[in-house]
Amino acid sequence: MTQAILTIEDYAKTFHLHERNKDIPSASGVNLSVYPGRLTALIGPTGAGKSSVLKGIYRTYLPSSGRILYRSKAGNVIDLAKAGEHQILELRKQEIGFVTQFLYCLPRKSAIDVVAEPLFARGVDSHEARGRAEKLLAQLAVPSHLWNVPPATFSGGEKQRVNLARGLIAQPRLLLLDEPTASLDPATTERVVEYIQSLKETGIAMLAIFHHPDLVRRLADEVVELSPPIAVNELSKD
Ligand SMILES: Nc1ncnc2c1ncn2[C@@H]1O[C@H](COP(=O)(O)OP(=O)(O)OP(=O)(O)O)[C@@H](O)[C@H]1O
Repeated sequence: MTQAILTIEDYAKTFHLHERNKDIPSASGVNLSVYPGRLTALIGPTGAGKSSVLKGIYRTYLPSSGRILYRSKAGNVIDLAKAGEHQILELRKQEIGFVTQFLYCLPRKSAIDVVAEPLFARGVDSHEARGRAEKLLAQLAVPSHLWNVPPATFSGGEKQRVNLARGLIAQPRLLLLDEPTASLDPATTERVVEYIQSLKETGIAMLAIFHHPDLVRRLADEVVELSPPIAVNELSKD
């Protein structure tokens, strides 16, 4: 098999609630690999720490321990758990994409510009960027009368498709997907499944959270199951 683009070794994240002097473990003992052109599915019960793993990789959360080894386009191995902020921001701009569960965007920005944003950030010409955004919105079945409207008033499924389009447009080397088909109807889910399959053919490495076993069966090349972490306070009760 080809070399992994991402290898996580013994990742853990614990939140410390200062006001209550309490530790909340959100993930622990996580080991996994993600390969170019393949999809690793992250599964497990609610609260097992699946989103916390993706957020640790994207560095929304600073990991508490473990290594997150990312092989960059330039061929360097970078420990994302330790990399500096500037390097992380550069990797987000150029190489690592994250489709979160919810769409966060400025209130007055049109759907096209929200989707084209990652291309603007990479310096792509605005006409070309908007053209690519339109193509992707059409592919994901977002009705064209919505393209120039800010997504704030869109339905949950429409917002999610805009979010997906934004995450996919720059074709990152590593794509993190947090339940990409939640709140989509069956026909749109099918389009997204086909799109993810086509992304594999372009060599993108994906780490995705899915709740539906059928999606795992259809899309995953590797499956990693997480169990809820046990709080140290709980252990010390025995
Ligand atoms: N910012 C935070 N502060 C405190 N606790 C957090 C924070 N983020 C996550 N947690 C806790 O970490 C645990 C794991 O949460 P996480 O969202 O990663 O689980 P998940 O497996 O993705 O769950 P789900 O399938 O329900 O989305 C939960 O108990 C959650 O309350």
